Amino acid sequence: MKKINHIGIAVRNIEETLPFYTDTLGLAFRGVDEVESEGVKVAFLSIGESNFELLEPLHEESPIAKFIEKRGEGIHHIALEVDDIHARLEQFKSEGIRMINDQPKQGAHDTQVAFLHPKAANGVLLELCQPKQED
Ligand SMILES: CC[C@@H](C(=O)O)C(=O)SCCNC(=O)CCNC(=O)[C@H](O)C(C)(C)COP(=O)(O)OP(=O)(O)OC[C@H]1O[C@@H](n2cnc3c(N)ncnc32)[C@H](O)[C@@H]1OP(=O)(O)O
Ligand SMILES: [Co+2]
Repeated sequence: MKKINHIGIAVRNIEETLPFYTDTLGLAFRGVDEVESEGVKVAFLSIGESNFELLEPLHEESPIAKFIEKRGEGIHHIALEVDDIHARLEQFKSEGIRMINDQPKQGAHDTQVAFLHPKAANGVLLELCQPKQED
């Protein structure tokens, strides 16, 4: 595991939330992306070598919409950056770790991601995240 790539925070509305993170906390805004397959719009704000990922639901079937409905806004997941997501998934499978995804899928900003089930990590939703390799 290399570092915490980002902490995902579920919010109802990114536009209304951003000024707190940019103006009040003074974090650098890195842009917005939409990941249709996850039903989310995301905004990245960097903090040191890591980021906050604000997640706004695009529709009611989005996991973020369900999360906010059940728990309200707040910390949704922690993303751990890895060098080789396939190797990590193989390792977890062989150890019988409960996964949500057994294959990587498209994440924000050209990353490959996969989720462990919260029951596997003491009630914390963990994302594995492999950034695009630089040439
Ligand atoms: C933008 C792309 C990508 C990136 O590049 O960074 C992302 O971050 S995408 C983020 C959005 N996508 C996901 O979250 C995908 C993975 N999530 C899921 O598959 C589901 O949300 C879930 C975690 C399996 C929950 O599914 P759901 O159908 O809502 O089931 P329950 O509500 O019944 O939950 C089961 C169980 O798990 C607990 N739970 C749910 N969400 C979380 C959470 N975020 N953190 C911790 N625990 C969580 C929930 O409380 C239930 O527990 P019990 O009540 O004890 O059974
Ligand atoms: Co994420």
